[in-house]
This record gives sequence, structure tokens and C-alpha cells, in this order.
Amino acid sequence: MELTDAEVEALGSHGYFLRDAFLGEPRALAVRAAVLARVSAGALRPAGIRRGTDHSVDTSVRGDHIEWVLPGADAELEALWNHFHALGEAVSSSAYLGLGRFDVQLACYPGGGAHYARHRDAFPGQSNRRLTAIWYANAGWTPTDGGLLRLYPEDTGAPLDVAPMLDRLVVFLSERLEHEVLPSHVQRLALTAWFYGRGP
Ligand SMILES: O=C(O)CCC(=O)C(=O)O
Ligand SMILES: [Fe+2]
Repeated sequence: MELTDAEVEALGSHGYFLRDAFLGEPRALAVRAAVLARVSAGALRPAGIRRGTDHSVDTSVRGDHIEWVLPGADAELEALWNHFHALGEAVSSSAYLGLGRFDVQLACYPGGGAHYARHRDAFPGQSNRRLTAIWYANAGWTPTDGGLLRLYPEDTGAPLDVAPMLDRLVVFLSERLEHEVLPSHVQRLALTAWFYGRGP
């Protein structure tokens, strides 16, 4: 996998880029089917808002249900996992970010206005998440479904809304971009990879 010049430029100057048709429709639909199977198997749990003993669920902040995805869990999910891996290598070599390991999380917003309040995925100076890549699995998304991802790029200050359409990938610098998920009125599915820096 390679990044286009426009993607490298957008990541450097605005802190994010979008790519449509990340997997191609047949594979995207197969991954979506695998995601739906996890959801109907009851594998997901309400997401918490803090780590460790402080962990608590607060749907006014965050209303999604999640599962961590490991390679080997399912052939289709592993195919996406491999694409995330290749994406990390491509970003490392063309955008000089030096990414190492990554975690993948499946998230389902059940509808009924579920959302995720404005936040960052990492904070500057901590050696934690450096790059966020989100892949959407919502076939037939329409504006009345809601669930837009709203990005707040630092350079323009003007928010940008991203529709969570099937096979769309959004990539951003975890420390730099504040973002939120606007209320979703239908089930909303996404798989997110968080890439960490190299080293301990
Ligand atoms: O699903 C999305 O569009 C973003 C979710 C998010 O911000 C997160 O899980 O940290
Ligand atoms: Fe986030």
C-alpha cells in the first residue's frame, strides 16, 4: 500500500486525510457481514470513559458498544487488520511517523441518538496513540441516519463533517485532532486502529 502525495500533504498540513473504497466493495461487504455477526453474537460491551479502576460507563459522553479485535479472530476481520497493518507501514515510510504496534476496536453505536462527545484520542507529550485510522461499515448510509464524525482541524479551525459511509477510511493524528461523533439515529458501525510510536 502507498499513500498518495495528496494524502501525505493533507496529513502534514491539516492533520488528517480521507480515502474512499479502502477495501473495494466485495471485501467491504464481507467485513460488514463479519461485524454484524459479532454484534448479533452479543460480543460487544458498553464502552467505558476512563481506564483501570476509574472505568465507568457514561452514555452522555460515549454511547457506543465495543470489542477489541485480534488477528485470527475471523478471516474477514483479519483481512481488514492486515490492511491496517499495511497502512501503518505506508504512513511510517511516507509521512515519517515511525509507527509501531496498533490496536483494533470494533464499535457499534446502537442508534437512538448515541454519540461520542468531543475529545482527543491522545495527549501531546505522552508516548501513546499517534495515529487514528477509522474504517466505516455502514452500507446505504443517508444523512437522516446521523452519526457524522466531526473533525476540528487545528489549522483552519473550521469543523469538517465526515459521513460514516461503507468502505471510507479516515486517518488523523491522534494528538492533534479533536473530534466527536454526532448523534446516530440508526446502528452505526466502525473499526478503529490506533497506532503507537516505536520503542517502549
Ligand atoms: O467512530 C468514529 O467516527 C470515531 C470514534 C472515536 O472518536 C473513538 O472511538 O475514539
Ligand atoms: Fe476518538
